[in-house]
Amino acid sequence: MIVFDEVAKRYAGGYTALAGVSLEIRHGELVVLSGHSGAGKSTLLKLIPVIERPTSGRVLINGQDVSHLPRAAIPYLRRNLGLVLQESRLLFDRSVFDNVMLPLVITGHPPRDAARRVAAALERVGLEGRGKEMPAGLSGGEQQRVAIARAIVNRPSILIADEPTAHLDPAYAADIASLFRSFNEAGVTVLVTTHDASLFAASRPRRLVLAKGLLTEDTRPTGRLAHEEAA
Ligand SMILES: Nc1ncnc2c1ncn2[C@@H]1O[C@H](COP(=O)(O)OP(=O)(O)OP(=O)(O)O)[C@@H](O)[C@H]1O
Repeated sequence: MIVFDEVAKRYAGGYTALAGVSLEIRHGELVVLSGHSGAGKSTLLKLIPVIERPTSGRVLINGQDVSHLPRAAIPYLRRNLGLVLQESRLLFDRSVFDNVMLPLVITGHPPRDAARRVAAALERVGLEGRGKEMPAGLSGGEQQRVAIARAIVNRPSILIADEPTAHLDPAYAADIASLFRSFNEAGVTVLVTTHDASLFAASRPRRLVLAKGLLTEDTRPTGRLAHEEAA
């Protein structure tokens, strides 16, 4: 479970990206977060792996308050998170295989089992047998699949993706959206931002909308508002 408790985030320079967000995401939910450019979507995502920290309020992940998590504990938290963020670009001087292997190298995974996991992750995203290729030779959609394979290779229980369908042709974007749906159906909690929520509509996600740092909409697949269901 991910909990945002009255979370505000003000960046140096005084810009308020999040103005007080309270939210609970249950295990196994598929959540699509939308909102205009600058609404605070990326900021909200970055608070979960502690890339950013809230100015006030708390973020809890499976009961642990990560808002003040010591730096040394952050890698342990991230082992359980799959991240496809704007910053998490592929290494273009490394093969597809090596890109996906990276998180396992960082966590010191035994090499033999790591290789097996990389192969499984590539198969999971439809890139089986493509490990030896270099990212530059792949299409944008395929590169995004490599980034997703890298995010899931540690078998995280939570997958977080920032605009994973941006800059993709509609057909590729739809493929990526259905890939997230399949992870969710396998039990992974998925939180994804998009400018085009209709891409994920077939997955009947919970829909959140941010506007100027405030949550303005929270609709569960039933069509009911989250606070109505909780009541
Ligand atoms: N590191 C930073 N330092 C200062 N201001 C920042 C920083 N990161 C984001 N901001 C500002 O905070 C606001 C929210 O940014 P954020 O990236 O969270 O929005 P967003 O909804 O993800 O936008 P987009 O859809 O364009 O990616 C923006 O005005 C942005 O300029």
